[in-house]
Amino acid sequence: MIDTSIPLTDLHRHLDGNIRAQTILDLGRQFNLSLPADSLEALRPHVQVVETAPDLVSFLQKLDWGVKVLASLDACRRVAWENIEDAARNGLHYVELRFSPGYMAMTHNLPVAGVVEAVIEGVRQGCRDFGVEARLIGILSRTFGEAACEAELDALLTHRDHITALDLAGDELGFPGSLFLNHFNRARDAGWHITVHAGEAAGPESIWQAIRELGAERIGHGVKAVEDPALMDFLAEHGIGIESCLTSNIQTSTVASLDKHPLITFLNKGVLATINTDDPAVQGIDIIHEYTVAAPQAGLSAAHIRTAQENGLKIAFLSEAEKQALIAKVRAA
Ligand SMILES: O=c1[nH]cnc2c1ncn2[C@@H]1O[C@H](CO)[C@@H](O)[C@H]1O
Ligand SMILES: [Zn+2]
Repeated sequence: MIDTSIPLTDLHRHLDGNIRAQTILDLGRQFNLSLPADSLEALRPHVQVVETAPDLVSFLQKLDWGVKVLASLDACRRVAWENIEDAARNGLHYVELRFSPGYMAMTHNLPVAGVVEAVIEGVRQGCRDFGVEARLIGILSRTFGEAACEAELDALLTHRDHITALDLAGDELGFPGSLFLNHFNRARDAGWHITVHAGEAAGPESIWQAIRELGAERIGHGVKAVEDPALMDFLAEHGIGIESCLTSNIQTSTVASLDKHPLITFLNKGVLATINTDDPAVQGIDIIHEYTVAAPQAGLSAAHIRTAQENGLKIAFLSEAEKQALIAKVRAA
């Protein structure tokens, strides 16, 4: 169900939600940290979702062990590099990796701008080693409040030329987008693209807010848009992309089951919706699973899936010339 003759993209993947269990174990040993288990099998349930979480915030706790072992900038560089290796192994031609440097720096008090630099370096080296094309999206972790997000933004802006876009993630219900107007004004002034996690835990008003007040050109998840016909029309008319993450939405209890997922409705209404992973290591899935198992279970036909794959390149944060170059590269391979 994946067309290998056109670019395969993943536009919504948290680098810090995709830290391998084996790497958590390795780094725990390297830094002599106490982990909840010392074998891969015993550690897995602590770092991977084994059953549906009751809500988003409970799901997000599963990411914590991954960042707790980031005790040095080298460790950050390593997980960034491994993210590109994972992308290459999955046959991805292009990946947008998002990360929250404040969240990654938090446990061991790492310099936040240093984390940004380490991630940039790890990704750059990975792209050289594996021939994958990648861009970086900075995340403000709303869960830690406005001031922490400001420090996070400052660190990201230190390396503004290596960052493509800004995102807002974390606890959507507890920390609405309206708290972050200044942050996103600064991001747009820096010339960054904007994508926002919205309409995942909160309703369609959160998506309207992200578009109108934060300047979102794309929406992460956007599940609740289906509740608002005017919003659906607006998304289609203005080419606002939707980054769907099927398995993630089940695991966070955002959607009850795949056959109720709105992705098919987005595609039928002409919304530029895409198939992405979110936090693959935490979810125990990869992009191949999302295309070949989850998407058919969500009712998508082969034609829907192909449209979603094409939409990935359409809404990618790349210039027209970069998109054409990627198409040519895949065709020639
Ligand atoms: O599915 C999600 N919805 C909302 N926020 C998320 C999701 N997955 C990860 N994060 C958040 O992104 C940052 C790390 O990149 C963290 O703030 C984490 O809680
Ligand atoms: Zn996400």
